[in-house]
Amino acid sequence: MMNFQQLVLASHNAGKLKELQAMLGDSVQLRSIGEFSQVEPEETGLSFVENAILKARNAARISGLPALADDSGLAVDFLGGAPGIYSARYADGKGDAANNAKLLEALKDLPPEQRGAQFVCVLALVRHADDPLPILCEGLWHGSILFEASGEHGFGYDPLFWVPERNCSSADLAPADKNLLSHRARAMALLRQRLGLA
Ligand SMILES: O=P(O)(O)OP(=O)(O)OP(=O)(O)OC[C@H]1O[C@@H](n2cnc3c(O)ncnc32)[C@H](O)[C@@H]1O
Ligand SMILES: [Mg+2]
Repeated sequence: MMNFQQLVLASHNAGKLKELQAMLGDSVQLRSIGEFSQVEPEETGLSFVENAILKARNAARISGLPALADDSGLAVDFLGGAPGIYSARYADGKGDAANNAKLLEALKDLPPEQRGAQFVCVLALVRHADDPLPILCEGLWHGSILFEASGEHGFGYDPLFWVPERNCSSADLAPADKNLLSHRARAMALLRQRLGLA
């Protein structure tokens, strides 16, 4: 069993920090990499796994602490899995609203049964920057893409993601409910088991 009282979270996304800290509870304190550096590493990997490891190593190097990274995104069936690892950059870095508008346009007039999608999350934990054996956990969340935005909670693509098990969008869910169901929640449940926190 490994015991981490403090981890640095290798993410500049406040939504992720909030969700991951809520899932970890008091057992582990997550410190944001923003406390140490405002520079975001270039996500040059071709997979969620590569990008998660790259971000975790970078944060461990900068902070001197063990680091947890989350690389995640939305894979849309009709788009062959796009935007995938490029989800944050789908509308050329113009932000969540532009990403969502571009996705709605790409799926315009597509019938409900062809709008399947899944959120993907890979968590990578490194004990130090050169850790030869990062801990990797993944989670998927299946749903579909709505025809218009709904809901005020969450971040990113949440207002467009229909959650079949709750009959609402991911942004309509109370945060505690999203944290029980989401791709991130599934990956974190596995990580907690690996760390002996479950
Ligand atoms: O790389 P860091 O600094 O962690 O922050 P980021 O926002 O760039 O994160 P990613 O590179 O992992 O890109 C994830 C993208 O997928 C979207 N995404 C991931 N998880 C999501 C969730 O739970 N709800 C909605 N959108 C999500 C999110 O909006 C981003 O556009
Ligand atoms: Mg990113």
